[in-house]
Amino acid sequence: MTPAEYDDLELALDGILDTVTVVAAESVDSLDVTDLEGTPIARLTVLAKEPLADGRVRLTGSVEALRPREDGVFRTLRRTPADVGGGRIAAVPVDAPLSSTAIEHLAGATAGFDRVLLLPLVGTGSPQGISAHGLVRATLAAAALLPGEVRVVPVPAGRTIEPARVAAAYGEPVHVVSGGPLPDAVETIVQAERRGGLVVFLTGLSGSGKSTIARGLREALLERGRTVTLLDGDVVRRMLSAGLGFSKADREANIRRIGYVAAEVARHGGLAICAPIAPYAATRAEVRAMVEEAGGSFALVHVSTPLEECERRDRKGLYAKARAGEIKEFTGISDPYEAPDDTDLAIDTTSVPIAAAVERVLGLLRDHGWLEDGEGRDPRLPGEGEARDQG
Ligand SMILES: Nc1ncnc2c1ncn2[C@@H]1O[C@H](COP(=O)(O)OS(=O)(=O)O)[C@@H](OP(=O)(O)O)[C@H]1O
Ligand SMILES: Nc1ncnc2c1ncn2[C@@H]1O[C@H](COP(=O)(O)OP(=O)(O)O)[C@@H](O)[C@H]1O
Repeated sequence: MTPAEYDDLELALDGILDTVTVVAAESVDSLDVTDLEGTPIARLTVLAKEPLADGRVRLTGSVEALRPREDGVFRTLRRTPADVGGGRIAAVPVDAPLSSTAIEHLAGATAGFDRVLLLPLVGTGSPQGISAHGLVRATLAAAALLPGEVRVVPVPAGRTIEPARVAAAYGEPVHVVSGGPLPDAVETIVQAERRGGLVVFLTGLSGSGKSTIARGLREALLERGRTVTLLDGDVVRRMLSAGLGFSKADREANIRRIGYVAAEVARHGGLAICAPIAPYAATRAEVRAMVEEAGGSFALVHVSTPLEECERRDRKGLYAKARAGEIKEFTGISDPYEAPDDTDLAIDTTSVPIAAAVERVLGLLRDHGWLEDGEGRDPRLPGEGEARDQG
């Protein structure tokens, strides 16, 4: 099941949706849905079937829970519509932190109701620009500023269902006005979220200068008292990706592993620098998605030094071997390199000295709010040196 199908399943189990639709390999009358670990969580009783062109079948049916669900964002706050009690309920779908204006408007619009439910929408693809947990925490902070009985009930609704439909299952829908500054308590939570991690991903041919720039960058950051995780080609291939070769599948596996680790670093607000060739655009896009899913920013740097220059350098003598046919599937010679068209920065080290290349990437870090404007090298250190020292 896709994450969005899981959302729908959760919504159906909570009674917000009547049916769930899944795509199955074959036509069946009943289907046990498992979680990611393979434990059955719900049974789908099929009510309608629709064969697809690729031989699979679209099954629509009702669901019943096979066991209590334990995971999910702020599970302890979750309530089904049947659990929220009687009376006149104002149900407010929330997909972004509530502003002072929105809170003021809600205070007026919900006067006269017995209870207000703020429903942070935390399904796949929602919210945007803040984590699901961040949205719930921001909504709890906003709830404290509203008069009357206010409850926060997260709902696993993503982009596939209308917010008003979710709200209607819980009570009388009340919409949120957008815009305006955030109250201090909400702003504090949003700001803490913005200090998300950053992944700087250098891609380019062998010998283009990725490792050299990555090492210079690490040094510059350490000198500024920052911490950094460097996922450089050699170390990665020895530690994370031992046993992998250079086929398309192996290169993809290598990049996914790097992306996974980098995303975990970003999840904790850290900085990861990656420096693999990463020849395939689709795999680079997967890494970007993994990092963003973990709440981090992703900066793609193309070290665009042309093949002729890389080959002229031939530091490890690999190009000569590749030309002689001694190394098969060598990037740029006998294997593809898909130049990126989604870069934040391109550096051709034929014409850009190492220190200047590092300085350009530091500029990118400033753009991402990772370094303060003018944040220079530790002034207590002796020997003002190269261009990169100047902020
Ligand atoms: N067939 C083939 N193609 C390209 N490169 C090869 C190959 N065989 C070995 N090497 C050496 O491995 C380094 C590239 O590894 P990466 O992990 O960065 O490659 S990839 O991103 O998985 O494509 C690369 O190192 P760098 O020069 O640091 O890029 C090469 O030295
Ligand atoms: N401006 C530059 N930036 C980076 N590397 C450069 C530059 N000028 C020359 N080089 C040399 O090019 C080679 C690049 O190798 P490396 O950094 O290992 O590349 P990659 O990691 O992309 O394979 C090194 O020998 C480095 O000294």
